[in-house]
Formats: sequence, C-alpha cells, structure tokens
Amino acid sequence: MLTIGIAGGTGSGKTTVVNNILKQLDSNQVNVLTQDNYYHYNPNLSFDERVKLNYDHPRSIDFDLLLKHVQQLKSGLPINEPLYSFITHSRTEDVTMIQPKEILIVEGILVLADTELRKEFDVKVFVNADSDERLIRRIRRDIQERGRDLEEVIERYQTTLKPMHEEFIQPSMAFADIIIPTMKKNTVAIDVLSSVIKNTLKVTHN
Ligand SMILES: Nc1ncnc2c1ncn2[C@@H]1O[C@H](COP(=O)(O)OP(=O)(O)O)[C@@H](O)[C@H]1O
Ligand SMILES: Nc1ccn([C@@H]2O[C@H](COP(=O)(O)O)[C@@H](O)[C@H]2O)c(=O)n1
Repeated sequence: MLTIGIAGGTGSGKTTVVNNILKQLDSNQVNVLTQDNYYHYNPNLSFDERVKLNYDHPRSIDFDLLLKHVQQLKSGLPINEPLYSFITHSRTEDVTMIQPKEILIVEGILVLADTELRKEFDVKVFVNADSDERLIRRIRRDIQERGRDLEEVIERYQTTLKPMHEEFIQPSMAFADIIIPTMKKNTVAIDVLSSVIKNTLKVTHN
C-alpha cells in the first residue's frame, strides 16, 4: 500500500488538493482518512466546555487511534473510521467501515507533526498558503459550512489557531517531500502528485 500524508494549516486547501487528486485516480484504489474525524471524544463535557477547547494542539487528536487505523489498513484489515461533527464539537455515533485499498491518503493539520504517524507515510506533502489568505478562507468556510459566526472564528484564530499553527503546524513543513503552494489554483502540483502516485502503482504492479 502507498501511504501519503497531506498536512497544512487550516484553509490551506488540503481537502481541495485531495479532491483534485481523487479526480485523477480510480476511486476503487484510494482511501482517505481525515484527521478531523479523530478529535478526542469528550462525552463528559458540556457543549459550552467543548466550544472552549483548543482544537489546534496535537493533544486534541486521538493519534493513538489514528495510528492504529493506519497500521491496520496497511496490514490488510478493515477499520471503522469515526465521524466528527463541527456543529456539536463532538464525535457522532456513526462510523464508516473502510476496507484496505492500494492507496491511503491521510490528511489533516497535524499529520506531519506527529512523529509516529509520520513514519507511516511513503510520501509527505505540505499544502502551503499565506496566513491572511487562510484566515479569509476559514472565515468564509466556518460561517457557510460549520455553523460559526465571525466573532467565534476571530476569537479562535487569535487564542489558539495562530499560536498552534506557528508552534506545531508550519514547522512540520520541514518534513515534507513535496510542498504545494495554493495561493492560486495549482493544477501543475496536482498533476505532479498524481503522476508520482500513478508511477509508484505501476512499479508495484510490474
Ligand atoms: N487554491 C485555492 N484558491 C482559492 N481558494 C481555495 C484554494 N484551495 C482551497 N480554496 C478554498 O478555501 C477553502 C478552504 O479549503 P479546504 O480545501 O477546505 O482547506 P483545508 O482542508 O486545508 O482546511 C474552501 O472554501 C476552498 O474552496
Ligand atoms: N470542534 C472543532 C474542531 C476543530 N476545529 C478547527 O478545525 C480546523 C482543522 O480543520 P481543517 O479542515 O480546517 O483542516 C482546526 O484549525 C480547528 O481549529 C473547530 O473549529 N472546531
């Protein structure tokens, strides 16, 4: 199995890059695990307490479970991926059963920041955009898709998101094999990454 880690700050365009890569590949060949689905389960906290958590610190992610699932898939076993809700700030009751496929993409802000998880990736990618551009994208997306208001996005940006980005996320770019700049639509980078994936699969099949 070819395992690819795709990191980058919030709003950098990770999901967009993954979706564009998927368009160039056979969907029967690829699984995508999203780090967002592995936020710790906090059933004992109230909604107001969950709102106040720092969701950009590595401690907020259940990396043990994410690592276990990556290793399980790599050893040919299916997993039940949890499903997270940004509206309730909580894991839902639902899971998605995932069968192993030839390619595994793991995407999320901190996937290159975790030492053990990083070791699992054959290709490490960092999606990079300026912080002002990312903030603008984040404001739009969180209001349109994640049920937030402007005040909440700005408060989170100043208190946790920006400092955590500087401490953990941006430095993890140093571990990347490929850096994709996404200040504009970047079809060349998508083509390059898709070719790397297709060529690696060809070599494995021969
Ligand atoms: N290269 C780009 N140029 C302009 N807008 C983009 C680009 N990449 C992503 N976006 C937009 O920015 C927002 C966040 O992108 P997304 O892929 O969800 O980022 P991430 O997964 O890194 O948080 C989305 O609304 C998306 O349409
Ligand atoms: N309940 C939560 C959990 C996480 N976030 C934010 O999501 C960002 C990561 O997701 P991306 O798709 O943008 O990579 C991260 O920056 C967290 O602040 C949240 O707002 N609420």
